[in-house]
Amino acid sequence: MSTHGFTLTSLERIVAQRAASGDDGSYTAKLVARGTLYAARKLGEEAVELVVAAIAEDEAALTGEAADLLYHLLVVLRLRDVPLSAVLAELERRTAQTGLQEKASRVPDAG
Ligand SMILES: N=c1c2ncn([C@@H]3O[C@H](COP(=O)(O)OP(=O)(O)OP(=O)(O)O)[C@@H](O)[C@H]3O)c2ncn1[C@@H]1O[C@H](COP(=O)(O)O)[C@@H](O)[C@H]1O
Repeated sequence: MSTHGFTLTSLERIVAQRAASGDDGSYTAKLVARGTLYAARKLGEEAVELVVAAIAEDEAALTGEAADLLYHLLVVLRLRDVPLSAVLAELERRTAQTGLQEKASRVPDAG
């Protein structure tokens, strides 16, 4: 496996550039032009496809669907002006406690 230092931050940069390009040949630009509702719906579809691949125990499909999901997540974050660094900072903050401790610290749902 070779990633040559490619990270989600690298992809975030590409997504930002393509989103701003208005290029007819860019899927990212097309997605962004259709707005958050459409892009978020695509993200949901990709999540469902990932769940199907996970249940099917098909590692190749799961890898592809995970890539689709992460790409679409970055597009939605871009549309809502949430930098990946904010998500990573939140994940880093959570490393201070276990998942169950974090769950217990959440404000309970009203009603
Ligand atoms: N990582 C991705 C990536 N992953 C998935 N996809 C696209 O996401 C789409 C999802 O497929 P679907 O079948 O669900 O959707 P679709 O039927 O093609 O689209 P709709 O007509 O339903 O909207 C496909 O068109 C994929 O090509 C991606 N498109 C772009 N990237 C990255 O973004 C970069 C810039 O891409 P452009 O913006 O197209 O230049 C690329 O070089 C890649 O690095």
